[in-house]
Amino acid sequence: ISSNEAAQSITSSLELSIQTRIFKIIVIGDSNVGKTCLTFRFTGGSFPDKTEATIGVDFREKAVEIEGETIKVQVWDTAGQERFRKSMVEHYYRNVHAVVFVYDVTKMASFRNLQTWIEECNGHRVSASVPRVLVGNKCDLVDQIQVGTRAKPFADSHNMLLFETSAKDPRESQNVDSIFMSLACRLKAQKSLLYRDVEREDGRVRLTQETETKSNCPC
Ligand SMILES: Nc1nc2c(ncn2[C@@H]2O[C@H](COP(=O)(O)OP(=O)(O)OP(=O)(O)O)[C@@H](O)[C@H]2O)c(=O)[nH]1
Ligand SMILES: [Mg+2]
Repeated sequence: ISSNEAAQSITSSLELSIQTRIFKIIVIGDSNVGKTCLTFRFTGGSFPDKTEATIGVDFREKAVEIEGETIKVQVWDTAGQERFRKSMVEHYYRNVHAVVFVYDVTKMASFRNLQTWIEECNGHRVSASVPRVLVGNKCDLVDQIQVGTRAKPFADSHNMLLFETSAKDPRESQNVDSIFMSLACRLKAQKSLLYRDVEREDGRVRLTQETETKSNCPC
């Protein structure tokens, strides 16, 4: 093939790799609230039989399609236990695109501790434009619920959407998906912002910013 053709093929593969955007979403909250189960439900489609406390971080990825664009949602399932997370905290927050805070609806302490998790997040210079959502997990344990109506005003006051759900109950799986899909939709809408990030990482890459007509996000 001619050098021109070679150059063209390099250009198109470069464009492809840029166009497959990766959204980094971190999942934060006390140990045992179900962060691993929620991320597994979204990326693997089922509830794990058995989990162990996460050490450091587990990455799980899922490719999703939004309005014809394939996006890789990279979920960082973080450790809730201090001793398993302390060396990793800087990595969690670096270049994060969205944050999911999780508490256990049957455990008041996990709800109260949200304040500390939010402060940790703010302390790592996570910009206000990074979307954050709140998830109350284990709603299947209906007779053990401790955190009830107070979750909504808390979420509102922090400008977060609230999802009350269960990683365990298969009837809730769509609701679990919608946590991550709603974030992916919001991030997709911040297109220019993410393309600028790509440009910064590699000075040679120049992307013309699409002036798309305002799209109808399905979420
Ligand atoms: N009933 C019920 N149990 C759940 C649910 N989600 C998680 N669990 C259970 O809660 C326990 C902890 O779940 P994990 O997902 O490992 O918790 P984690 O937040 O990842 O904990 P760390 O990794 O230590 O931070 C496990 O025994 C799960 O089976 C749920 O929706 N309902
Ligand atoms: Mg875990």
